[in-house]
Amino acid sequence: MLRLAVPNKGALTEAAQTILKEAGYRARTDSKELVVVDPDNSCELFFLRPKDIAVYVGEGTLDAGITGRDMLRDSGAQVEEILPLGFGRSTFRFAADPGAFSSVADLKGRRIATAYAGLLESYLDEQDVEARVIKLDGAVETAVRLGVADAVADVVETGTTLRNMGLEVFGEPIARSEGVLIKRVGGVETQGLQQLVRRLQGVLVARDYVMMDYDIRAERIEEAIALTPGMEGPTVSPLHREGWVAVRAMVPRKGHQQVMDQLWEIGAKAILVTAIFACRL
Ligand SMILES: Nc1ncnc2c1ncn2[C@@H]1O[C@H](COP(=O)(O)OP(=O)(O)OP(=O)(O)O)[C@@H](O)[C@H]1O
Ligand SMILES: O=P(O)(O)OC[C@H]1O[C@H](OP(=O)(O)OP(=O)(O)O)[C@H](O)[C@@H]1O
Ligand SMILES: [Mg+2]
Repeated sequence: MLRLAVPNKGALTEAAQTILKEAGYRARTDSKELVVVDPDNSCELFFLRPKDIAVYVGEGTLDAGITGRDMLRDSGAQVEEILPLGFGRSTFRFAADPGAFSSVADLKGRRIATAYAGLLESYLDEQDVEARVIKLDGAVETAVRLGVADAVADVVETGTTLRNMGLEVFGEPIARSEGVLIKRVGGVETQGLQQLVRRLQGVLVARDYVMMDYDIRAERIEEAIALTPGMEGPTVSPLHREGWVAVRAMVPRKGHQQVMDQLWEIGAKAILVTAIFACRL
């Protein structure tokens, strides 16, 4: 039985549940449910706070989990990333009143508020900057206005929260994060976990690619294949109309309209694009 930790609150929750559902696992029907048993997939889903997930997985209590890369680094738990999941992207940055500081070196001896003390302290160590870390739980951006800190180190996605508090980022990003699948360092990859990874990879590919079909004159096939090389190579089948072939290939979703334009330029006809619902490569 695969025991998997899933965020029960916060920015990763919806996307984590969606990707698991698309990968064929049972979704929870009530946000108050903390454990869901999925007998069809020999899996138990534990809904936990995103910050605690690395701890449970690191202790070996659960086989794998979905959390943010920043949270796993903050935890210091013995966990490693197996698969980046492409959602919940954010950066972790310093911010303060405009013009107050320009780099991490300026923070020597200052107070920095954060909800990610582990991540911040290891960065300050790396940069050889001694500062006082003020540990807060959330809404960290308010700490400067209330005089509790001189700067903050916090998650930034759109920057709206910072702007609303009149703060500006400075210095290099401390970390770049996204949702990731994690397991314990040295933990065994059971069959259940390998299956989960393959299924999630399939969902990610299905999201990033489309299926493209078109007809083209046989003498232009090499040019067409250069535009749509597919995975192992496109499927090319004869058409009833002599001198023409039908081509089918997976194409990156991003830029597929440009590929259609280029195919049209070399004489392709009946160019069809369809979404991929699921795949296993
Ligand atoms: N606005 C956002 N957009 C994208 N990702 C975000 C955003 N805020 C947080 N994250 C990411 O989501 C993960 C979980 O953070 P989140 O803020 O949801 O957890 P939390 O602070 O423990 O929960 P809560 O905010 O509900 O108390 C982190 O990896 C973080 O980088
Ligand atoms: O750059 P933005 O798009 O504004 O997003 C970043 C904000 O989102 C998160 O807050 P959350 O809603 O999780 O509240 P919290 O600070 O209480 O954790 C994060 O801690 C930032 O405050
Ligand atoms: Mg938060």
